[in-house]
Amino acid sequence: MMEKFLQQSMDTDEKFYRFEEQRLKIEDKRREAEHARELQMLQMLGQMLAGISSTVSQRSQSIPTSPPRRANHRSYADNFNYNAMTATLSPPIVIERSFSLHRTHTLKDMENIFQLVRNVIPPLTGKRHKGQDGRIGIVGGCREYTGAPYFAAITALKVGADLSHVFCTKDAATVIKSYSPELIVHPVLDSPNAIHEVEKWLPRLHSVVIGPGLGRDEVLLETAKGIIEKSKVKGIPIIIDADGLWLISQQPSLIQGYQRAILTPNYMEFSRLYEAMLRDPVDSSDHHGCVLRLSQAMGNLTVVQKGERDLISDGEKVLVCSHEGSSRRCGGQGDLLSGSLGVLAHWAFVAGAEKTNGQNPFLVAAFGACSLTRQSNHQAFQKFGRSMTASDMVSEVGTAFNKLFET
Ligand SMILES: NC(=O)C1=CN([C@@H]2O[C@H](COP(=O)(O)OP(=O)(O)OC[C@H]3O[C@@H](n4cnc5c(N)ncnc54)[C@H](O)[C@@H]3O)[C@@H](O)[C@H]2O)[C@@H](O)CC1
Ligand SMILES: Nc1ncnc2c1ncn2[C@@H]1O[C@H](COP(=O)(O)OP(=O)(O)OP(=O)(O)O)[C@@H](O)[C@H]1O
Repeated sequence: MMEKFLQQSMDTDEKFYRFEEQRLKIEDKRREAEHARELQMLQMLGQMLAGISSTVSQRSQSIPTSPPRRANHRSYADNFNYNAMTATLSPPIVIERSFSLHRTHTLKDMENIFQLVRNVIPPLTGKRHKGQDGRIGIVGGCREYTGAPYFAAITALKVGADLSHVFCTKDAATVIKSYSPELIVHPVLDSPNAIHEVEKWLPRLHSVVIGPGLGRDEVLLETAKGIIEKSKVKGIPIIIDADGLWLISQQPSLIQGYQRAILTPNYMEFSRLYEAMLRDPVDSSDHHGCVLRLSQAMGNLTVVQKGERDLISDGEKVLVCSHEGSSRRCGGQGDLLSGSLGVLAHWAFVAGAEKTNGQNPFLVAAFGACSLTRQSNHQAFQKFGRSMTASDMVSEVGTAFNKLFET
């Protein structure tokens, strides 16, 4: 009797999620069409203004021209082929953009790439309903680490996602909930059917961030592996950070060639991955070459090497973000980066190459997230100096975002 009841309730759930999935797809299509209409109107308005104002026309000349491309350059609008293994180890052409607020000669470049980030940010209008501007999933949080998934998830909300889900272990869930009533917390990662428990939410998510505070327990890593596989099948953008990168350095084929993935290694994580893939130590005299080679070896997915300067590569180009941060390196800063990237990657992916002037949308998203993290760090450091912590940075995300992208 009980079994029958449970089966019926599972069937009802299943039906509900199928229906929800269809509804969300229709909703997303409608939103894309609306977005395209808005863009068209903006372009028409821009053309009209350009016709009547010489100042505007001079400005429009500073919109970035498409950079030279390799012969095998892919169009990011229509050619994200995650099954394609595109790794080629031939010497690449490096197109570098280096941005620092302190060097006047780079101000134009910086403005150009910031403009591309602004282009992918959905405008705030009264017509949207909850969920349309981003439903982000964070997979991580265990007995030892509850702060990391919190920082990532709350940052996603502060950047502008509507809903932020955390999938963590039972131990971690109550703690994370107590930090913030805004987060939706699922205590499922250590349940016997954990992969299925997360999988049923995937149709509702626009992107997933795997790794903050996940830990290195074999069972949890195996669950993370299953979630990555299910997310790939659904074509969801995946950001892999922290212990998620530990997993990838053990099993690179898990994500290799999936070009909707972004890896965000810090210094140690980068060295581990590089050695696992290239069978060589990192060449400290050639950071650009290393990040390019790692991306290529991974099948041209986006790699963000965090550090004094963040190097962002898709195996064809390297963007450099040296936006001013601070000298304070408190734990949790990387979690702000991965959470904000979860949102920006989704926005950029939906906006497509049309809005990024032909650039890989994930490069643009990564540049946006790096700048935002560094700006939040800068602002928090101005206020708190050495006592600054990741929570202080979270409080700065809103004003940092406005300063960079909405002025
Ligand atoms: N409040 C929290 O809950 C936080 C949790 N975090 C989580 O903590 C977990 C572990 O991440 P970590 O980046 O700390 O990882 P590690 O434990 O690998 O590294 C910790 C630090 O130890 C040093 N280190 C690591 N390996 C070393 C080696 N072989 N030789 C010399 N030094 C070495 C490095 O300075 C590194 O930053 C992740 O799940 C991460 O998300 C962090 O995000 C920080 C904040
Ligand atoms: N030396 C530095 N100078 C300026 N900014 C830095 C420096 N090192 C890292 N950052 C910035 O700090 C952010 C987080 O990088 P970090 O290397 O601290 O990540 P992480 O170790 O993964 O963080 P977490 O503590 O969350 O695990 C990135 O946005 C990066 O730009």
